[in-house]
Amino acid sequence: MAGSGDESNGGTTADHEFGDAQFVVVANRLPVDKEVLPDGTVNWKRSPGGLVTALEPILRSQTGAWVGWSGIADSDDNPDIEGIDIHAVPLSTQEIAEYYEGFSNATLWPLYHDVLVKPEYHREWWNTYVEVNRRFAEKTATAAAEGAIVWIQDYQLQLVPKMLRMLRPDLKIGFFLHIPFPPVELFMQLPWRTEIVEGLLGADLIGFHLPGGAQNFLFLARRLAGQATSKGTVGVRSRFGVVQVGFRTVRVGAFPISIDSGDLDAKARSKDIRKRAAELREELGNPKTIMLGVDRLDYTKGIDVRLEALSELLAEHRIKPEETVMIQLATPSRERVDSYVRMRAGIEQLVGNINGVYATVGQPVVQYLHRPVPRDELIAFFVAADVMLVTPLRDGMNLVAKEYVACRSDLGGALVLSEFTGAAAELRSAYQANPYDLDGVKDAIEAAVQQSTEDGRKRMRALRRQVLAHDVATWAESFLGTLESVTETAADPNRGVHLVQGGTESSDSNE
Ligand SMILES: O=P(O)(O)OC[C@H]1O[C@H](O[C@H]2O[C@H](CO)[C@@H](O)[C@H](O)[C@H]2O)[C@H](O)[C@@H](O)[C@@H]1O
Ligand SMILES: Cc1cn([C@@H]2O[C@H](COP(=O)(O)OP(=O)(O)O)[C@@H](O)[C@H]2O)c(=O)[nH]c1=O
Repeated sequence: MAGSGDESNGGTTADHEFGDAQFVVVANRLPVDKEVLPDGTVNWKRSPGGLVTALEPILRSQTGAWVGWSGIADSDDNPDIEGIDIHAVPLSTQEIAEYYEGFSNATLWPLYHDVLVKPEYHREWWNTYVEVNRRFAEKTATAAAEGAIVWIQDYQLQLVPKMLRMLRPDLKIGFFLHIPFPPVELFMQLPWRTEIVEGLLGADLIGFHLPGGAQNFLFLARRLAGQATSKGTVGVRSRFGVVQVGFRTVRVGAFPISIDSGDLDAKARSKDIRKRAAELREELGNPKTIMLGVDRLDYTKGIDVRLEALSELLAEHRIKPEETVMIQLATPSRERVDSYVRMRAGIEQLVGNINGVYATVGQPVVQYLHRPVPRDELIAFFVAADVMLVTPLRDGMNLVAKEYVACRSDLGGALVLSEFTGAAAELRSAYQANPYDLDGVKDAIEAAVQQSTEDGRKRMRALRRQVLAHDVATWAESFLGTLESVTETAADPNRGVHLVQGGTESSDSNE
């Protein structure tokens, strides 16, 4: 066992035990969630969200360790997962309330997503966030072998890079943020803004989905941490920014995440999935148009936007209720956070209103499932859907949009996509719309419903070219390749980058 002191499993540095994992992923969640059934039996099920979708195949292909939380209180069970050495970090009920539901999901999540709901700032939540981040850093320090690569994930763990570096200076540390990194004006609200920026600067490489996030961070590193940073624009998987932290050079880059597109493409072509897709269509009464939404039930996802658009299109007779079915699959998410409770009630009311006006007996217009849908069933839904509705008000990437495209080898279907997803930067041939412009969203949906076969095929071909060429392996290889190339030698290619001297926190100017 890592950190056990067993000679065959690692060893010790001067003041620290270390483990035997050469590659360690550190994420708030483990890839599986623990569930204790009423009869006491334990069940491990896939964790929600795109982070796990993306990282699970990477870790299976590399063999390494995964440090994370099991999703329930006070559990330090390490489930058996082939090819992945699990290191559970137990959290108490209070830590779940203050670190996960509180600071992570009622402070940072809304702050980083355009303040869609008001972030709450509580000192006790912050203190617990610091404490839990320390625990993750300590657990990682005991799992990682000497000189290992450690890849820390997401906003829940932004202090871990610095804490881990202090424990284990021998490690190569990468950090990736899966959600948007906000503009300076919003980030400056955070009472602990300097601590967060300094925490991230403990990494050797900091990755964002988009160049804009990387540039926001570079500006803040200069302003809040007073470090010298590069000035040029950051590219996609290229032209990395740098922050000079003493003798260390921290790289900052944009690495848009993706999916295992080849695997999904193959599954969607299989006979079983095609059969199931045809059955779904049949079960829905063979409507002319099946629309589909697939989301965690989160206020960032704009589920209300698409329902309101549908409602107005029906009222204006631009869409016929007898020809249309909309399926909304909504995985339960963060159900003890107030804003999520309120949002769920609002969505369910909208669904009820639409069906109240437009449904006939046995034929609802909107079919809403508030539960996770198994992977194969989801793929069948993607194959069956004529119009995929992805309308977030803000989203780091949105893997669902890419998954839909990967499943459409028949070149059928149409993707309606919010401009404010990370995916919009790559999926240019989608029907893109500004989710704050309801008329624009309605026009995009109507155009998608009415597209000609020829136009649809042309768009889908272009979308597929992008998604199949840039898969999750591209993402991981570009990030990890950059991290592995980090050397502090005179031959460092970034040595020549023009650096701008940092200011202080009290500086007023934006440049
Ligand atoms: O762990 P939860 O609180 O249940 O939330 C699930 C995950 O949601 C977020 O996903 C993000 O990552 C995706 C992959 O990069 C990206 O496509 C999406 O836009 C993001 O919202 C969150 O960032 C993860 O940490 C959570 O595990
Ligand atoms: C509703 C639903 C979704 N999934 C899978 O979850 C992820 C969602 O990833 P995305 O990047 O779009 O967004 P978040 O990370 O949640 O913010 C995607 O891989 C879906 O296929 C699922 O497996 N089952 C479900 O019911």
